[in-house]
Parts: sequence; C-alpha cells; structure tokens
Amino acid sequence: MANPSESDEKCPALGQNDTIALEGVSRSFGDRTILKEVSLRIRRGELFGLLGPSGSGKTTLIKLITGIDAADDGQIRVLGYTVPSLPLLGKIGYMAQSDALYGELTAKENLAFFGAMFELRGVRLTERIGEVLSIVGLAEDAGKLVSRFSGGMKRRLSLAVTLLHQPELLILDEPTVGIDPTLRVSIWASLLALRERGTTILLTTHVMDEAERCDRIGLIRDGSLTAVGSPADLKARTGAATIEEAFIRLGGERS
Ligand SMILES: Nc1ncnc2c1ncn2[C@@H]1O[C@H](COP(=O)(O)OP(=O)(O)OP(=O)(O)O)[C@@H](O)[C@H]1O
Repeated sequence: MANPSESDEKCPALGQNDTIALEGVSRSFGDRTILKEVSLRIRRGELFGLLGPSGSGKTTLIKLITGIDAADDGQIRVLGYTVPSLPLLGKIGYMAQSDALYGELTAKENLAFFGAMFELRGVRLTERIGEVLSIVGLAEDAGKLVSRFSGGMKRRLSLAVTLLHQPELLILDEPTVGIDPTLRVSIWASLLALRERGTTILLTTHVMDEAERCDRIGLIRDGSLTAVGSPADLKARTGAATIEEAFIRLGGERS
C-alpha cells in the first residue's frame, strides 16, 4: 500500500492512523516564509476545515498536501504515501480555487474527459456522470456549453469532476465561493453525506458558518497553525459565543 522511503525510517509512525499527517512543514518563496513548521493530523472520515485570513497560507498548505508544490522542510504523508506520489493522485479528489474546465465542451463532455483520465469508461462512466451531476444540481444543464455557465455553475461542475472517481480523500480549496446560499446548502448536504460514507474531506473556507459545520477546524495565521479543535472546543477554550469570536480571540482577524 504505502511507498516506504527513507523518511519512514526517521518517523515510522507518521501518518499510520491518519489520512493526512504533516510534521514540521515549512515553505518559503524567496525570502518570505509562507508556512512555518506546520504539524497536523487529519483523521480518516473527518471533515476538516482550514480557516484563515486571505494570504495566511491555506492554498499553499493544500498544494503541499496534494504534492503540486514541494515543502522546503518537514514531512507529509497522505493515505499512507509519502508526498509527492503518483499513485496517490488517483485516490484524491482535488478542487483548486480556479476552475480548470473546457469552455468549448458541455458539462457532460467535460466529465467524460476527466472520467477517462481516471480510467472510467462505458456504462460505469455514464452512471457516474449522472450521479455526480445530480449531487451538484446540474443534471438539467448536462448538455450546455461550459462557456455559458455562471461562476457558481462552474464551481459546482468542478466539484462534480473531483467526485467522479469516488476518492477516499477530497481536498477542496474554497468549494463554495461564488455559489448562492441555496446551492451552498445543497453542496454542504452532499459533503456531509460523503463524510457519512467515510470520505475524508479537507477544505478551506472564509465562511464562519461553514467552519462551524466541520468536525475540526485549523486556524491559520501568517503561515502558522494557531489552534486546532472542534468548533465547540475552540469556543469553550476562548469563552466565545461564536466561532468568529473564537477565531479573533485566538489571534485571527475577520476573514
Ligand atoms: N508561487 C508563489 N510565489 C510567491 N509567493 C506566493 C506563491 N504562492 C503563494 N504566494 C504568497 O504566499 C502567501 C499565502 O498565499 P496563499 O494563496 O497560500 O493564501 P490563502 O490563505 O490561500 O489566501 P486566500 O484565502 O486569499 O486564497 C501570499 O502572500 C501569496 O502572495
């Protein structure tokens, strides 16, 4: 299953019982340190939210976890693999902040294209396309050109793409940006249903009521994790009535 590497010898337990395990992860761009010795464990089946102001390092951290970018220091293990790992990419669904879709293709054609990349074909591919379109509420729009989609529709289609191959781990960078409140509710219902089925979900958000729905939250500020815990735990720790207040008391800012 795992791909043992020399880092396993240094830290045999890292990630053994966790879906994501980070130990002392740092990343700089030029002389700017963006992430400072981040250590974090995300458990199997957990819905984990990274919350932090714009520019605090959330996307950078997510890119390191997927292996798109490489850390300068520290270790990262995901689903038992030392990152970066090619086989790992087939087991995660990653949705970036910007949509990577083909405007000249229909929604269904986009899904067929990405499905083929995950080796889905024939009846199975058709079934999965139908399932994911209905999860994101785009079944009626399957035959429309993506260039005619609104921003929210593109976001939902991007989410559908990440769900196609039924990944064990979903990594979603601001999945609900540009999505209206009604659809946000339905996307959250889908995320919670996926979590119930055992999918681990890591997402970033600026939205406090979304953070409130996560099993645990990591508060990130200036590249450091300032607190990790369940919403109830963080509120109790700070004596705050809301997660926003807890966030501010723990050294965050209004995001
Ligand atoms: N490739 C890069 N080269 C130089 N600086 C970068 C690079 N990628 C990110 N940064 C810088 O790192 C910092 C953190 O960026 P990051 O995108 O991780 O923040 P974020 O918390 O995801 O913000 P937002 O909520 O606005 O998406 C920012 O100051 C950004 O300008």
